[in-house]
Amino acid sequence: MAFLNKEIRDGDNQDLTEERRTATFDTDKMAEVIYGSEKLARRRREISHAVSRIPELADSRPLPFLDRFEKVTEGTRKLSVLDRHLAELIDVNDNGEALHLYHEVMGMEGHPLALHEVMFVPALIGQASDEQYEKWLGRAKRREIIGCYAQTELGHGSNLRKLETTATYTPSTQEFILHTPTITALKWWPGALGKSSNYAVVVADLIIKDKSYGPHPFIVQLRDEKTHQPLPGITVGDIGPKMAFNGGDNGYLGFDNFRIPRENLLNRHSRVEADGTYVRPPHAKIGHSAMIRVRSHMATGQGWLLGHALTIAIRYSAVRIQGFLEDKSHEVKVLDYQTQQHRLFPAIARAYAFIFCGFETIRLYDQLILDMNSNGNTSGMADLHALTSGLKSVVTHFVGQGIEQARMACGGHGYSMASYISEIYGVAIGGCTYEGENMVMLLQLARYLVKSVELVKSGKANQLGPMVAYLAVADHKVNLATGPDSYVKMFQYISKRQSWKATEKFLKFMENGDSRDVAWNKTAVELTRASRLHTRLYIMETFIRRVESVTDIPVKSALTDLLNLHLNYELLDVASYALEDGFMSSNQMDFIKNQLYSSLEKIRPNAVSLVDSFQFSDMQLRSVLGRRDGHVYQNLFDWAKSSPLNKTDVLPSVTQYLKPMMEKAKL
Ligand SMILES: CCCCCCCCCCCCCCCCCCCC(=O)SCCNC(=O)CCNC(=O)[C@H](O)C(C)(C)COP(=O)(O)OP(=O)(O)OC[C@H]1O[C@@H](n2cnc3c(N)ncnc32)[C@H](O)[C@@H]1OP(=O)(O)O
Ligand SMILES: Cc1cc2nc3c(=O)[nH]c(=O)nc-3n(C[C@H](O)[C@H](O)[C@H](O)COP(=O)(O)OP(=O)(O)OC[C@H]3O[C@@H](n4cnc5c(N)ncnc54)[C@H](O)[C@@H]3O)c2cc1C
Repeated sequence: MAFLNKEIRDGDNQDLTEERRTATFDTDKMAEVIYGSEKLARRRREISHAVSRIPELADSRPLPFLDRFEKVTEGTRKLSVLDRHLAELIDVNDNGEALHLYHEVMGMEGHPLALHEVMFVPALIGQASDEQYEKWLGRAKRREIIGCYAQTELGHGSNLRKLETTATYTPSTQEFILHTPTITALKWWPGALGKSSNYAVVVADLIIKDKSYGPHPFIVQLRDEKTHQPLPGITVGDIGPKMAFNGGDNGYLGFDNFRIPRENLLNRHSRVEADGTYVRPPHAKIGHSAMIRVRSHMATGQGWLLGHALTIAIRYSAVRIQGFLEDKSHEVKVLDYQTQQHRLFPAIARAYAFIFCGFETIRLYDQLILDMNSNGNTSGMADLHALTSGLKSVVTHFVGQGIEQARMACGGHGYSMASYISEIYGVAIGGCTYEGENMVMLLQLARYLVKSVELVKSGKANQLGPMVAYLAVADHKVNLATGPDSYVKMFQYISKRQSWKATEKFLKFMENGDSRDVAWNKTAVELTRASRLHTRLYIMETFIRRVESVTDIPVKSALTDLLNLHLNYELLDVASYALEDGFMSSNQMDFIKNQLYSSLEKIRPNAVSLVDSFQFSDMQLRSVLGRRDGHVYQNLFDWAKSSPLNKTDVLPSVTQYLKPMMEKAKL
């Protein structure tokens, strides 16, 4: 008999198989929606299968047992094996295939090429002139050189205008002199900088004839191409262990009057002529395009991280039997508890929603780069900056929360590194900080919202972009029973009210004599609330649009259940805003709650299949609890036995310290 869930195999844990038999949709078809195409979904499966047949690509030991030095070595080893097999495993020009292959083999703990692919090459693509492309891009793509993106400093990360590294132009030699004037000017944090990269895109304050022109990107050689030794004038090293990414070498970097040629300013958009004349870019923030790129990709990446944790937690919850419901002779799967479902199912909905939003922002980013490179058109930048600033903040925050709930949903075993959930958590919450600290980025979106409200107030609502058009729409009461549109209207009302209230408060402070900056700071919490609501509205609308466009009926139906759960959960979560002015009644709240509980029941039979549809292989999950076959207990025992502490029955530390202490107590 053919089952709709394609993960069923002989010999699997029976409880998990039972779950898979109840699937109402084809998990391969759901994977097509998750990955955007039939081809990519299929190629992912084929690539995972091909990788599983190359033993050298497997982790040599479970990663949690490795120390930092071993992790870095192991990552680099696998990278070199992967390099040999690349062309046979994937179409190297297909980003989706490459991304999957790297996630599968390299995992998420970092490796020497992570920033090369994620920021260095994209920075060249976005910022290098045609001549610079010719000189650097081919070499970078062939990986003759390995690069990173060195912007953040010990003293400044958020406020780029105050970066202290200087790049002073000297017309007589046509060179820039890179210099680190203080300890706080040291570059600090860039991934793969410490030990792996021999080149970097360095962001430094451009100075010409004693005048500062602000942060600009330069391509800089850091190490000798043969010996890999740092070049004279360069101080570079690793910044030490972190919450996660410990297979990666985030680094520090200092310059001692280090000279680079004039051609090394990435000059597609702005340049310095031989005599020191500065030619401005078409948009002041165009040098930030590598950051906008990562932010545009973060929602899908984070959605998949949440998907990892949920695959582990949901599968485990179907295998973990504990406690009773009606029948006191049989314990039940913990997945049957309403609290467990409420903990996990809304997060499944969010994971799907975030992935769909990410597809949209990636498309918008690609369009922006096309426009900028073909005709210098930067008109989409402000909108995309506002959108991705809000999205990265809201998504990373909820993903962190969702992963932590997944860990707790696994009880004690969730706390073991065998679950791997704490590693996923560490990686995911890095996203709350990198690419713009979340509060700082919410405030960037708030600038856009405030400006939009000001446009409406001054009678220029017709100038609003489509994403904020609702800020000008008249309020109306909504009957919640009429489907997704009514939820959107309700959310629009709440979001609009908050944006207006925050703007009015901000303007009032200024009317009363506060400067713009002080008034802004006094309103900042309210402003971030407006940004979050606006972003959650965007996520909701994108989710609705995506589900509407699905053609496979069983898949659409399962997604509609998830969407309904999401709509009710979201509205309940922000209900206090709607209760504040009586917009929503307590009867309506009860209605929404009941809808939510009935969504949990509807989703229950598909829960395992919804996470199976992410089609993460066991290699990719690296989790004993999340194993596809559900054989958790024997494998947990084997995993524990493989702990280095269990190599001997009596540890030297016991002989050396503990025994003498115990012996002494006996005397
Ligand atoms: C083939 C093989 C494939 C292999 C794949 C391998 C996969 C491996 C996977 C490994 C995964 C690893 C993932 C880890 C990745 C980690 C990467 C992390 C990298 C970094 O963190 S890089 C550093 C990031 N740093 C930041 O984000 C800094 C944050 N700060 C800023 O962005 C700015 O300073 C800030 C806060 C925006 C303020 O800028 P400022 O210049 O001060 O501007 P103002 O506030 O004054 O605003 C002025 C005006 O400008 C507008 N603005 C600002 N920024 C932008 C922008 N980017 N675009 C458009 N407009 C912008 C702003 O809105 C204001 O507009 P107004 O109209 O309001 O005046
Ligand atoms: C895993 C990881 C990888 C990274 N990789 C790279 C990389 O490859 N290259 C690179 O260049 N950098 C990298 N970074 C650095 C990262 O981009 C910065 O740490 C980040 O931009 C935050 O800046 P900050 O550290 O200066 O935080 P701070 O700005 O010092 O934040 C501290 C606190 O101050 C608050 N705050 C700051 N400014 C304001 C404001 N204007 N209004 C209100 N509150 C404010 C923040 O909200 C936060 O609560 C990485 C960081 C991490 C964690």
